Amino acid sequence: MISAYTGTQVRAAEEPLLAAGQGDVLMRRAAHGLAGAVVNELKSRGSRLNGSRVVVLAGKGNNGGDGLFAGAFLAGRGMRTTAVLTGDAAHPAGLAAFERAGGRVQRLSEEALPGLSDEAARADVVIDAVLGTGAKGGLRGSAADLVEALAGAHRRGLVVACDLPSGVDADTGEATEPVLPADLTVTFGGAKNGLLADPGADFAGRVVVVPIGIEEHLPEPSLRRLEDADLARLLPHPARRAQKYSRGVLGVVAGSEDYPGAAVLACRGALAAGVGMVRYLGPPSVADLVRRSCPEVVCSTGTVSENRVQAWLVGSGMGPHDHEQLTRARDAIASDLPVVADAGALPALPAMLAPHVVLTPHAGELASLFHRLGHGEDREAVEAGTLAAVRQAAVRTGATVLLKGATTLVAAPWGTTFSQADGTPWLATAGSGDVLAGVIGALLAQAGPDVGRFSEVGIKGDSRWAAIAALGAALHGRAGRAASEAASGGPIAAGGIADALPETWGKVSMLSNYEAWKRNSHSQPLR
Ligand SMILES: NC(=O)C1=CN([C@@H]2O[C@H](COP(=O)(O)OP(=O)(O)OC[C@H]3O[C@@H](n4cnc5c(N)ncnc54)[C@H](O)[C@@H]3O)[C@@H](O)[C@H]2O)[C@@H](O)CC1
Ligand SMILES: Nc1ncnc2c1ncn2[C@@H]1O[C@H](COP(=O)(O)OP(=O)(O)O)[C@@H](O)[C@H]1O
Ligand SMILES: [K+]
Repeated sequence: MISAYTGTQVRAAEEPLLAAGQGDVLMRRAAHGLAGAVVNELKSRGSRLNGSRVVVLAGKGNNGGDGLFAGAFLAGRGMRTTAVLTGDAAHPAGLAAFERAGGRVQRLSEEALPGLSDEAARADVVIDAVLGTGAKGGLRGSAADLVEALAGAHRRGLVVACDLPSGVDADTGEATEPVLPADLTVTFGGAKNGLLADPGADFAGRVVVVPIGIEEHLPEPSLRRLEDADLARLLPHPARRAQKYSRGVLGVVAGSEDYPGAAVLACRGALAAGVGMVRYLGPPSVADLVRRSCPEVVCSTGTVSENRVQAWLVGSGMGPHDHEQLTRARDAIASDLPVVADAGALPALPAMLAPHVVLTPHAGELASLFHRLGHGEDREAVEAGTLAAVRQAAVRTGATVLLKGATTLVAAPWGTTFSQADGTPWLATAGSGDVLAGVIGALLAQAGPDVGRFSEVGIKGDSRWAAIAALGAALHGRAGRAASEAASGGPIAAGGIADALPETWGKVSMLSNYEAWKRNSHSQPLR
């Protein structure tokens, strides 16, 4: 699990060490980690260190101090280092260490700007150490002009952000441009929220966390990301004496005369994600298509209450005039069973929901939801602050809310939030969201009363609904990536995501099978 924190949480964790006079030690650890990450990255790219050119953009605070100390370490490795001081001052000890190591110091001014931006554009490495967790707003003045010129420059070497890209808000992921997009962000003590939420994540590149000794003082994370080992623990496994009903039945209320394919794709997503059975409810013509495309699905008639299931999927491919389907969707939401409510069901929600209802809007659908709640946010506002938006939606609806995108965020009403970025931009294809709804529906149907596997990874109580949705997003993203890789990195169609899902699941669960094998390895094989 990757844990992320707000800037305030990290600064509070630093406090006891700062009070004990350990500030310099923390900064040296951070700078050492930053320099080491630069060296490793250059080596992995086959670039030589000796004689290569490094430009450190150093602000006047501690973030600039980290950059200057890192520059000193790199100068010690034979790299030609220049520090561009962007403010009217610089971290005194950092600057002294940098100069002692033989670094060259330039002050940024309007006159010097063209020459310095040219130099930075031609450097092998640029370290962005202008603003860190102490920033208020974005870059200003000539620092902003320099970064703007550099961001648009033709040739740039490796860009490494110190703690976070300057201009990205550590707490929210909001970005005040210009921001220099980094290839690598080296962040200290713990990841920052802003690196794991769009648009901040767009600028962060690969994120490396450097421990600096404050970790034991960190509180509960503000944001979490499930990794391989967590996914392996959270995936359900059928018991030896399982039968289809005990494994979970998902009821699917999706599709319409206009969008019959959505029903098929939702069912395919569910069938690929381990459910015992899928029951489909919808118009006869759509049911016919579902039967022909997925003979495994049982098509039923009647009302929601007449069909026994463990979870419902409602809304994919439904419009505002599909009255019969919308009635079923509302009944499912009122049923007390776990529900994933997608697309066409979102405009038909009751005012107050519960966390076992998982809403799956994209940014446009979330903006419409806010409008209906009397909150005038448009799509751009949601996209500019995805973390705040998803959390607010969860608070206002009482539901678990999954906001789709390049980074998918899932929030519970009390603030527990997951961020998954397992996919590929090829997932942005029609029907991809229907498959995701199917996958999450299948996982909800298999959830059962067992909360043990969730508490094993530190997820308590009703936060498991958010974890299940995050698990679904992770599987969907990875399956999409696997499907594209199988096509040598080429495009995928939505059905291909469902086709790739069982193998993705198998690879993830191999980890936990191995653990189980280790536990049972004392038993004798039968002869
Ligand atoms: N507290 C510590 O001892 C440690 C801090 N660390 C580093 O210190 C950073 C935080 O340092 P600071 O609190 O000094 O803050 P920053 O270095 O993020 O920047 C704050 C400085 O820039 C000015 N400033 C704020 N917003 C600005 C803007 N929009 N435009 C121009 N100037 C602006 C402030 O007046 C202040 O002088 C972290 O991100 C991390 O890199 C690490 O070295 C680890 C230890
Ligand atoms: N740029 C991207 N990178 C990775 N995943 C993406 C990107 N854009 C969209 N996705 C994912 O693709 C899916 C698209 O869902 P959605 O917008 O509902 O599509 P549709 O309505 O056409 O089915 C979501 O799971 C989303 O997270
Ligand atoms: K920075």
